[in-house]
Amino acid sequence: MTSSPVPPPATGAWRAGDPPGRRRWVSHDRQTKLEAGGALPGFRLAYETWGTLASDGSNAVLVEHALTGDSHAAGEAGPGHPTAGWWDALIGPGRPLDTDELFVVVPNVLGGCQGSTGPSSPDPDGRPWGSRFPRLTVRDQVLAEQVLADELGIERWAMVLGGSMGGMRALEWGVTLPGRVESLLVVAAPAAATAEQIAWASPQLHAIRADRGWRGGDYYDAAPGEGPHLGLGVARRIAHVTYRTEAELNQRFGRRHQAPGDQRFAVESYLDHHAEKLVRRFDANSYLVLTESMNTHDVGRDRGGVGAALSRVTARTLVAGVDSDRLYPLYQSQELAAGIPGAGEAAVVSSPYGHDSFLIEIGQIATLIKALLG
Ligand SMILES: CC(=O)SCCNC(=O)CCNC(=O)[C@H](O)C(C)(C)COP(=O)(O)OP(=O)(O)OC[C@H]1O[C@@H](n2cnc3c(N)ncnc32)[C@H](O)[C@@H]1OP(=O)(O)O
Ligand SMILES: N[C@@H](CCO)C(=O)O
Repeated sequence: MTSSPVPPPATGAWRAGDPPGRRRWVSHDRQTKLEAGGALPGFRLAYETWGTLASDGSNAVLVEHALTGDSHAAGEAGPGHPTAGWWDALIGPGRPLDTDELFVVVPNVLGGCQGSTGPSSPDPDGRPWGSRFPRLTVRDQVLAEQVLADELGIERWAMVLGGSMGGMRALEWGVTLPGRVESLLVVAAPAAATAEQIAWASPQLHAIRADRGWRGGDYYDAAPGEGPHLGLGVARRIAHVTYRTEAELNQRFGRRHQAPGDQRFAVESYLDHHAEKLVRRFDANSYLVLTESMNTHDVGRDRGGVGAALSRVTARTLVAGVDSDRLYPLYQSQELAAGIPGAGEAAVVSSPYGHDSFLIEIGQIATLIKALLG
């Protein structure tokens, strides 16, 4: 990571009267065994909140971010946040997640690089974890978020929701801790990663590890500009194509060159831009850890299969997929909906933009949230 645009979080737990969007963290100081066999000696989760927690804890909503998201889901651009929150139009007074009534909590995922414990965090000796950071699964990440819920005094979330990797965590909440989830919205996420999704991830993982700047994962003392930026940029370019659609790319960019004198195709320039932006704000090791946690995502593991796992969900559930999503195709959301008791048919987000529609088609996501809130 060349720089973190987000300032260090404030110490300690949320308190009534906190301003909205103040970044805080909760720490867990006990040895934490991980599903893949490793352990963390403890961890911390950064989070932001909007609204006020009801005295009985009944109005809390957990919003789960995607691969390169963070806890800043709402709020305008400002110091430490060059862009507005990634779901800003959905969270706030009078918005679908109405913070005059709801208490919205958004943690940074375990393994991430925006305040929560991840490979760039110090180990107990104060050195960055780097190559020694253990493998995480989506279940580990959800169990870490359970610590946050306990800390905040939230016994049962009124809603847990998310898209993409955030949808995987939302789903795992519904399966792992069904008694703690009243309603569930899973957008553009599968019950288990498929061979196709693992295949798309594979060259991304290789690109980072093949970068000499990656140095086996221990690059945090590298001189500025000498980290694994090339590899992370290539990974983002590959990923970004899967987040959009053939039709959109053709329509927007066609065969145009970027500019007179610039031999790049416009679409190459577009991917370069997204690569450069990610490299400035994201840690390559976190990208590896989180991508591998998505690869191992399978709600059915050690639970008798996907069907048996999904039958554990007791939340009022809505599943949605995007009709043009080539990464997590709609049929996977339909299968998911069919397996969850009472979920009915999957809702369809109709969009030319593909997987990223959970971030773009805000009007349609708003409709889903309102439908689930009743
Ligand atoms: C929950 C989470 O996932 S949080 C993380 C979400 N954020 C990200 O993933 C960051 C990356 N951004 C994105 O993936 C997308 O921008 C989205 C999904 C957030 C929004 O999608 P869109 O509004 O369709 O934006 P789009 O993909 O067209 O990108 C626009 C950017 O590309 C740039 N761009 C467009 N064409 C070109 C081109 N030919 N050459 C260079 N840059 C270009 C625009 O200038 C704009 O730059 P800016 O974002 O720095 O202002
Ligand atoms: N563009 C989103 C989509 C990933 O699912 C992200 O980077 O997090």
